Amino acid sequence: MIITDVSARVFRHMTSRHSDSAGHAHPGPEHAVEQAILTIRTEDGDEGHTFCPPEVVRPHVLDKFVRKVLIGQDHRDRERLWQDLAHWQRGSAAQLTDRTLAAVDCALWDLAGRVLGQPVHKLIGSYRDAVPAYGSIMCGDEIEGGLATPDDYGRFAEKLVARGYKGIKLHTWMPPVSWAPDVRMDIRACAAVREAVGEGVALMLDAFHWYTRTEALELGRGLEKLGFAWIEEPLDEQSLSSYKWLSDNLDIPVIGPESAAGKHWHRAEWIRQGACDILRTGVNDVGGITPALKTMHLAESFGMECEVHGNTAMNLHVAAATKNAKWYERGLLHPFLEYDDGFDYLKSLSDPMDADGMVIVPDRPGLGEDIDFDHIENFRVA
Ligand SMILES: O=C(O)[C@H](O)[C@@H](O)[C@@H](O)C(=O)NO
Ligand SMILES: [Mg+2]
Repeated sequence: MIITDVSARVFRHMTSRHSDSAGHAHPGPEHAVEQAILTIRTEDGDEGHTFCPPEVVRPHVLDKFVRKVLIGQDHRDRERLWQDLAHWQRGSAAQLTDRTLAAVDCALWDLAGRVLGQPVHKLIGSYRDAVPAYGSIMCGDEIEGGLATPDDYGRFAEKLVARGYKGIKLHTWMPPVSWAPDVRMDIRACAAVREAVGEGVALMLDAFHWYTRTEALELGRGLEKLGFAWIEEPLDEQSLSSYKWLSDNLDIPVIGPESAAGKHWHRAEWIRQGACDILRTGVNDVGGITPALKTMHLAESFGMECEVHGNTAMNLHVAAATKNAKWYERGLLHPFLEYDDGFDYLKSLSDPMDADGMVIVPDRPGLGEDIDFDHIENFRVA
């Protein structure tokens, strides 16, 4: 039970996903990228793992913070270890981020599941073994036949419905696309998707994150006419009062915050200030499964849904263990990418989806990621 080692291995894997200058993903030529696997090991030889960007678990962070908190501790004490690590953030010169807390917390949950032979959502106390997915489409681009026009979005949405998705979220055009952002083009893309899929499919928009209040109001009113389920991140989430203003002036539910710092504490303030109608959490956004569950339960106490940001096993287990998440965000998707191909360092998908749009939580222990350790060793770089 006692933690004796914390290590990170960096390895290469192939992907056709590229990040633009704003950090949004788009398809491109297949290329090698580096990924880290964080491993927490106990005196009994048990191990828990999670994947994260290498910089999140770089030697300085593991030496200066993570090992100081974890080594010699009972791995089962996840709440105390999370609190202790979180308290190191204030004096860390911004070097200990919520992403590191998330990686450590997820590896501890994976460890507990592997020791007990149970999936994480069953350890938490599960609500369901399958979660409805919405297809989360990548940001728009200027690629011919990709996501360059409203009709491109409409055609792709038809394919997603044929695949089984019962919900679709658009991310529309943002810089560095030359003419973006453009509210009217956003509305045209949303109208093309509604036209393509009909009334029975839930639609959501995750917009350019830095519109003004009046632009966001125009966008939200356009979505109301199209029967969209929510509007997401049209304003800078650092301005809580702007979201309160928008929520007060729109009928369509406003969801958030996704990217704002402050974990569940700040999300409590969004509820208290009336800045959103649907709350949002995400394992990477709030610092782990442990605080993501706190956020889910916070929202439930106010009669609110809380939607989980992002794909991967860690977010799937949070959605499976809670009643007030309506969806699992499966993506990001693009006409030129085959999401179901997965990753070359996993032997199978962590979020397989059936023809009815239901993501089945793998029955494997821990986070349930089917890790190809041979790949990690064969392509290890550090
Ligand atoms: O801003 C991004 O990187 C993407 O929009 C990403 O976070 C996407 O997963 C999202 O916002 N989902 O809601
Ligand atoms: Mg979003």
